[in-house]
Amino acid sequence: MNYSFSLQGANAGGSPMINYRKDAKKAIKFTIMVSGELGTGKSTFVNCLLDRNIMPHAYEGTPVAQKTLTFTLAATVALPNTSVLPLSQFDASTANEEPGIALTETSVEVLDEDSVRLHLNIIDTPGFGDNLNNELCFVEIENYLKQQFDLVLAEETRIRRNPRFVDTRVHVLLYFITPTGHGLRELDVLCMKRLAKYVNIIPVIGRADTFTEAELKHFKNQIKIDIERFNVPVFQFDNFMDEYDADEDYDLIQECKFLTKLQPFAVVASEQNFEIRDINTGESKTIKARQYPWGLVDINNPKYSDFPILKSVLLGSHLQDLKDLTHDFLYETYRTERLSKVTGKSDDALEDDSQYEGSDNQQILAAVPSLSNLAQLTKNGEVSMLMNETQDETQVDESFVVKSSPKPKSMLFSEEESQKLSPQINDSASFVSSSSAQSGTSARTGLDSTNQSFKRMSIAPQRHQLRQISETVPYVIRHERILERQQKLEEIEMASARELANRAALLEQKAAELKAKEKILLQRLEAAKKAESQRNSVETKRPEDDQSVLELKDNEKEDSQNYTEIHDDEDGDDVTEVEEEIHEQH
Ligand SMILES: Nc1nc2c(ncn2[C@@H]2O[C@H](COP(=O)(O)OP(=O)(O)OP(=O)(O)O)[C@@H](O)[C@H]2O)c(=O)[nH]1
Repeated sequence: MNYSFSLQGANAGGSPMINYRKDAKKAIKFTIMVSGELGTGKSTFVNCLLDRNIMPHAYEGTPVAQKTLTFTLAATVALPNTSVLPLSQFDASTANEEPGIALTETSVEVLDEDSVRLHLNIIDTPGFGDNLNNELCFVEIENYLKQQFDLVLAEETRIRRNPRFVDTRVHVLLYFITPTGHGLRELDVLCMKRLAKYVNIIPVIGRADTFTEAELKHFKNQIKIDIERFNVPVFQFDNFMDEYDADEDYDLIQECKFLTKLQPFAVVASEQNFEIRDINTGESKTIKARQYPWGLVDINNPKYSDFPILKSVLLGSHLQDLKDLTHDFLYETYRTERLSKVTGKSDDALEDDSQYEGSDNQQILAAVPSLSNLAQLTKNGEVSMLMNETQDETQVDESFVVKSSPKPKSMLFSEEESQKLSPQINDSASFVSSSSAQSGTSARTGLDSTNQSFKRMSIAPQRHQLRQISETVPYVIRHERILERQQKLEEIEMASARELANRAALLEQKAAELKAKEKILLQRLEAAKKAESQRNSVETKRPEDDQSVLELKDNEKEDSQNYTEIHDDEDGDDVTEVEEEIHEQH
C-alpha cells in the first residue's frame, strides 16, 4: 500500500469511504480523550487537529473554556478504591508539582470538509503518569468512563426520559506513548489493558520527528510486538472487514489493511503556520509546520508524519465506527455485566433463560421495586420477555436475535428496544449499528418460528411489569453509585483519620520532646540563676572590703597629713603660733 492511497483517504472528506451519517441540522457529537505522560505532545496534537488553540500546555494557565471534571490528589485518597471528587479548580501550571490526576473537558464545534458540524468534546488527563503510584490515574479514568456508561444505562431504562439528556460516553482514547524508542512500558500496557473495556484505544507516537526513519520503524515494530505479546486490546481497523463486499468495498478493505499495518500512528504536530512557495508552480500556500534551523517539517507530509491520516480517521472515515463500537460492543458488554451483577445472575444463566414461569409473577410485581424484586424478575427470564411483549413483532425478533449474536449484546434489552426506550438520547445515530442490523437480518428468518412459540409462552399485557423494571434498574444503578460513593467517602474519612492519628502521635512525640527540653532548660536556668546569685553575693561583699581598705587608706592619708603638718611646724612660723596658743591657754 502506498501513501498516495492513504493521503487520498486522508483528504477526501466527501469520499464514499466516509461512512458516517451526516445530519445537516444536528451536530455530530464525538468525544475524544487524550492520555499520556507530560510533554508527549498531546496538547499540540489536539490544537493542530482542531486548528485552534483550545488545549493549554502545562506551562500555561487553565483557560476559561476548559472545565475541570474531576481532580484527585494522591494524598486525599485511599488506594485502590480512590474517589472522584469534583474538588477545587485544577491549575495546569502546577500539575507537575501536584501528584494526582484531573480530567478536564473542552468543547468545540468544528465544520468538516463537507460543512457538517462536529461537536467535539476533548477530555484531557493532566497528571497522568506523574505520580509515584499511577494506579490512581487508572482508577480515576476508569471510574469516569464507567460513570458515563451508567448514566446512559439509567437513562435507557427510565420510563420518562430527560429530553435534555446528553450522552457523554467517550468514543476514543488517544494514548500517547512516551517516545522512548523502546516499545511499551509497564505503565502503557497496564493503562491500555485496563481502559480498553470501556473505550476504543488508538495508540499514538507523538513528536515523531525526533526519530530517524530507522529508529521510528524499529519503535513502531517494537510497539506492535508488545501489543501482541501483552494482549493489549487496541482498536482494530479490520473489525468490520468481514462485513465488506470484496468487490464493492475494495477500497475500504484496502484502507483497513493499510491502517492496520500503519498503527501505531506516529505524528508530528505544530501550532504554527508558515507560508511557503511551490518551486514548480510559484504558488504560495500556508502550511502547519515545525521550524528548525535546518528547515521546516511539514506536519502533513505523509513521508514522516501520520498526522493527516489520523485526522482523517478520527474526524472522517472511522468516526461512526468508533461510535458504533462504543455503543454496540463496549457499552453492551458493560450493560450485560452490570445488569447481571445487579440481578446477581451470571451471563450464562441469563443466556439460558428461555422458559417463562409466570405463576408467582403477579405477587412479585405487586411489591415495591427493589433489588430483590428485579433479581426475581430477571431470574424468571421476565425482563427480556416483558420487553418483547411491549414491542411489535419485528422488535421481538431482533431481541431474540441479539441472544444469538456473536457479539456480546445485552441479554436484557435488544438494541431496537434500547432505541425505542431512549428516543430522546442525544445523537441517536450512535444507537444504530450496521453490523448488528446485518447479523440480525440474517439470523431472523430461522428464528421466526422459535419466536412465535416464545411469544405464546408469555403473558400479556405487562405494561405494569415493564414500568416496575424501568423504575428498578435506574434505582439499582443509583443505589449502587450512592453506595460506592459512600464507601469511597468512608475510605477517605478513614485515610484522613489515620493521617490525623499519625499527626497527633507525631505532635505528641514532639510535645514530649519539647517538655523534656523545657525541663533541661529549666534546670539549666535554675543552675544559672544559682550561679549568678552566688556570684552576686561575692560581688556584693567585695565593695565592703574595698570600703574598709579605702577607710584604712584614708586614715593612713590623715596620719601622713598630720605628720607633714608636724614637720611643717618644725620648719616655720606655725610653731610660734602653736606656742602662742599654748601660752594663751595657760
Ligand atoms: N519535535 C516535536 N516537538 C513537539 C511535537 N509536538 C509537540 N512538541 C513539543 O513538545 C512539547 C510538549 O508538547 P505538549 O503538546 O505541551 O505536550 P503535552 O503532552 O500536552 O504535555 P503538557 O502540555 O505538558 O501537558 C512542546 O514544547 C511542544 O512544542 C512534535 O511533533 N515534534
